[in-house]
Amino acid sequence: MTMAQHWPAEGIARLILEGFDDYREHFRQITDGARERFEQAEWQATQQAAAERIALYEVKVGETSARLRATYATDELLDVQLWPLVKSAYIDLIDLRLDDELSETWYNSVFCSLFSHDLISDGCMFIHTTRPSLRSHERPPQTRSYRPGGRLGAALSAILDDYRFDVAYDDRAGDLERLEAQLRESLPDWVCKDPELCIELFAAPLFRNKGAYLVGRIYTRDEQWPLVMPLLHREGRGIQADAMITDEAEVSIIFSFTRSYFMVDVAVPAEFVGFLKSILPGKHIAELYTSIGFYKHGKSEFYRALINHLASTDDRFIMAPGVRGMVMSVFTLPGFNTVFKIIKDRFAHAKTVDRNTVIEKYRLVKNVDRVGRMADTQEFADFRFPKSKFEPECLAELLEVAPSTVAIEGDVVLIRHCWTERRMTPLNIYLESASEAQVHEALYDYGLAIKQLAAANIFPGDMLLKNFGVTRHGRVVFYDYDEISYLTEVNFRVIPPPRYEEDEMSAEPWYSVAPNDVFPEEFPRFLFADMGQRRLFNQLHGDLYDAAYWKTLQAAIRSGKVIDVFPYRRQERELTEAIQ
Ligand SMILES: Nc1ncnc2c1ncn2[C@@H]1O[C@H](COP(=O)(O)OP(=O)(O)OP(=O)(O)O)[C@@H](O)[C@H]1O
Repeated sequence: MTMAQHWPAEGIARLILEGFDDYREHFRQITDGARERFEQAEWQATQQAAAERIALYEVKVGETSARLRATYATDELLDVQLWPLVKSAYIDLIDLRLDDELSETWYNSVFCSLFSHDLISDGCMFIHTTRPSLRSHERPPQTRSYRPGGRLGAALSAILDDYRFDVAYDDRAGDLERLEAQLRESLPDWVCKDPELCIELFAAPLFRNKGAYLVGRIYTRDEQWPLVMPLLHREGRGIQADAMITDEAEVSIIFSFTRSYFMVDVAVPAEFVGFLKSILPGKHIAELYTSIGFYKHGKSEFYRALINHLASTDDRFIMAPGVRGMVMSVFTLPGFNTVFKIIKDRFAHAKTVDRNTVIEKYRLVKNVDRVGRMADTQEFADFRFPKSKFEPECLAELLEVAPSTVAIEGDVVLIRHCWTERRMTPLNIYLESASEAQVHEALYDYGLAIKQLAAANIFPGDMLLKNFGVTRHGRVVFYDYDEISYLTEVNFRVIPPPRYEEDEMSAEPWYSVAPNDVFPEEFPRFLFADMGQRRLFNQLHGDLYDAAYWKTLQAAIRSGKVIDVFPYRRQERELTEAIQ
């Protein structure tokens, strides 16, 4: 008997890949349904599909591991010596695939679900990829090109003809006029007239919430601009081509880590990500994979970038600047745009949540529409970093507040569980050194964030300034999830009038307060110590102090309305898709 026959490496590799095919097939089915959901305006189903597609990965990894366990004897399957052979058999199987890089991540997930994370090594799995780097040049990407030759209107008209849906455009002529005007306003005149000007759009639209987005670029011989054209389905009216977005920052915000993942039919993910990267060079490919639903692969790419950063720089972990959390301990690398969040062993007295609830709330945020106002997180188990990569004070603090999560193993620090999240400037710190105009803008956006979260049925619970961050694009985003709840679970109340004069003097409330009760009238005092900021916020968003404001939103949500928050500036109805 030869070694190859004796060892079941090839069979295991095949089973892992069959599991991947099954996952990909289901992923495709959910994704392909996006067009019809958009055309039928099935917004509840759209939200369910998004959550289902996120959950799909773990479900299918679980099924694949179960199948492996059922097929092979445990001592055979869990013989770590075997796995380098499994890996090489797997490489042979994936070489010709169009999604080979994703299949490596899949293999890693299955490996980690079978083994404890202690056995992670490049010999047994794909810590480093064996794939060539992005191969966008190998085949022409699946795009459509338009050459206006000075006639922008005609090119836009051809675009709307090519991207058609079961539902007609509501006001095609009006849309074309507006889009052309927007384009002429945002691009220099000579560009609009350039006979070589080309508009290139990815052939499939990207669907998310109530929108379909055409994504591509506009370029001349020397210059290029990203281009996003959001198409909205206005129920009862039809499709509206809403805008031409060519500003790189605005396009970047559309692909933000604070949004749900797009549904888009891509045959070759690396190619599509390569195309996006050419439009948005500032975005890391980890984020781009994540933005189209391949968040596990995004995690792999993130991890590779992280170990590469640690290996090639002297950067060391420090505690994140700002007020220390009562529940979470947060650390960061100054040169790497990410925070690492771990759950403390003991919470401050003011907190009533427990560890499992915290985990549940973070997972909830991953599954809901984050409406551009909550940061996405990636959950990691068993990170290992060299001890020398920690500033001693940082390591001492982590060991003190979370000894069950952080442990020293010789020269290595083991982090048993953590979330990573984009680093922002905590809003309280931002305001300390902001100009008057910046304070105005940040407080306006802070109130807008609270309103948009509420419209998406999220109540942050703890709305203090320190729980929000400011992104590099100046957007205010919420990041402290341990007290969030669905808006519809909160009981908004008006403070009852005092019965006697003594009531008013009393330090204790004269009325009973249930755990879910919230009194919006109290917000100004809670949120702002600075009187100037308190007054300003009152002018900008005073309606948030009124229980009736919140109850109206609750009623709309309870009646089944799904509210979309636009990821870009609009001329009409800036805030949210109105509650129709
Ligand atoms: N994404 C981030 N970017 C920058 N700093 C962050 C980020 N997330 C958290 N921090 C910093 O870490 C601190 C604690 O984080 P977080 O608010 O998530 O913890 P917490 O324990 O839930 O807080 P709280 O005590 O308000 O409940 C924040 O106040 C902020 O200073």
